[in-house]
Amino acid sequence: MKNRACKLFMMTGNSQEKGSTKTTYHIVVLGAEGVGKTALVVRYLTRRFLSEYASTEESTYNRTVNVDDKNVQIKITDVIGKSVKQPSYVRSKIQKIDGIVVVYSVTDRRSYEAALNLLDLIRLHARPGTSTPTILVGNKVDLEHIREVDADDAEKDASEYPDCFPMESSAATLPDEAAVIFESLLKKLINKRDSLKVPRRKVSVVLQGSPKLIRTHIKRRLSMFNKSRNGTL
Ligand SMILES: Nc1nc2c(ncn2[C@@H]2O[C@H](COP(=O)(O)OP(=O)(O)OP(=O)(O)O)[C@@H](O)[C@H]2O)c(=O)[nH]1
Repeated sequence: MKNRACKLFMMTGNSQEKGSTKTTYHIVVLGAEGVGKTALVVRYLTRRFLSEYASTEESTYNRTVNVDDKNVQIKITDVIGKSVKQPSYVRSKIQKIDGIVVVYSVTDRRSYEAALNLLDLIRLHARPGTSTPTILVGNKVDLEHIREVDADDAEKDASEYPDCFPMESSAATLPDEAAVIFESLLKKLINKRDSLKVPRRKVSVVLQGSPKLIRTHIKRRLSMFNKSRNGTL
């Protein structure tokens, strides 16, 4: 299990805070092995950077976070890099998900290609006419001297995918970047959910009672309607 102590700390966090909404935003973090997925999630949730993680299985963290002065429930699933090589596994992870973070290391071209493959899979499995907001994150920018992936290339490639936005970060040296990434995504998810809220139509008459009573009621209304129509002819 990825850093068991850290996981326990995060899972017992402040998920019961007062004033939180009931809506939960579920985010999944995907990417090749060793790109810094856990480091980014841990940085966001605890502001700490732990240089070593023992990773053998995925972890899910439930927390309440504050975005734009609103408390929102989030659930972050940190998937281990080995598993993302299996398309069926990835497909199962991206179903019923609100947002996705796809991470690669700017020092590792292969991890970038793996990230683009993941974006292909996400696009392929999206329901027709829908897309899941996704952030493509180039991590480890502190290792600029061994960079293999250009920020411009990532920006251009990300624009080929629906609802996909590129960002760069260093979980190691830029403590605020992880928060910027997750909060940008959460803002998109909140806006998306708000825009989908359709006001309920008012039902003007509610018929109650036995079927016989309802039939009588409808007949009476119909005869009243016919009378008023005939009266106007
Ligand atoms: N220099 C540097 N190292 C980083 C950064 N982020 C993570 N690391 C290191 O990269 C290694 C892998 O980090 P993880 O967070 O375990 O990577 P992961 O993507 O979760 O890996 P898997 O669980 O194997 O999929 C660790 O040694 C981290 O300390 C970063 O921004 N800069």
